[in-house]
Amino acid sequence: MLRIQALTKRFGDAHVLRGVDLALDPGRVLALVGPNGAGKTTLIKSVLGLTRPDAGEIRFRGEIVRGDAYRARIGYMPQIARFPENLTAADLMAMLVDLRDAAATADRDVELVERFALEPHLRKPLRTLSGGTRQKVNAVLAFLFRPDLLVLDEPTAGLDPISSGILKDKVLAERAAGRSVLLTSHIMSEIEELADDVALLVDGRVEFHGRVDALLRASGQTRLERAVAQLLSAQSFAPCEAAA
Ligand SMILES: Nc1ncnc2c1ncn2[C@@H]1O[C@H](COP(=O)(O)OP(=O)(O)OP(=O)(O)O)[C@@H](O)[C@H]1O
Repeated sequence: MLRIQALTKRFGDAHVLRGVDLALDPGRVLALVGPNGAGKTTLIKSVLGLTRPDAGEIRFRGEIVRGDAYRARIGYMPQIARFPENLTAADLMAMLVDLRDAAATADRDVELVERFALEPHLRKPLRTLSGGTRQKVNAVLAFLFRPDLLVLDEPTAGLDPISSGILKDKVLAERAAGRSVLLTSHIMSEIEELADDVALLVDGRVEFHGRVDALLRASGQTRLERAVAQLLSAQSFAPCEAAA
């Protein structure tokens, strides 16, 4: 579904991505973890075409990404949703539908509107909604067109425990339906629940990429939080493993 090779990105003197290789297959969830500033959001934005890498290759469904068309097959939930404040969620959904061709939008997934009980909020200006409710709107938009790939940047941040559970159930349902999910999170228990594979990004380099259970085994730990902390504090990292 997604293949990233030798991806490099600098912002001025800062070398933010230093030759990143990653792969994500259909029906799998890959969690991108790493310290603040490691380059996770920059990597995600590169996949989405929102940041232009300096070198390297990103392939989506076998094709090198170029132009905008491929993004119609990707659902994105950004870390912080910036909405046109005077619009309502209903306006925003209608605009997104208008921007797409009719065939692609006929089969919409609005399950989360019901699960999150968002109906009463759909016609209020987005600026009047609470942070968590805006985050739920954000989630609805990401899943709306049944994308092949979901890119979720800290998706449960700001959600209450019940809503967070609803979103996690949705991610698992999409995985079961054969979709791929690339997510970032600093909550290791959440990654244990959701992810098949984990990629540890440190200072723009992938220091581990493999199955969550392989990382636990290699570290001798039972919890991912401990395993990642152990890797981060080690002088030398374990060699990268191919995802299964
Ligand atoms: N547009 C930009 N211009 C200059 N520097 C940037 C830009 N975007 C990101 N950076 C820098 O790139 C580095 C990586 O940032 P990025 O947001 O990708 O990290 P992250 O791993 O997502 O961090 P966090 O866990 O805190 O969200 C940081 O040092 C950041 O300051």
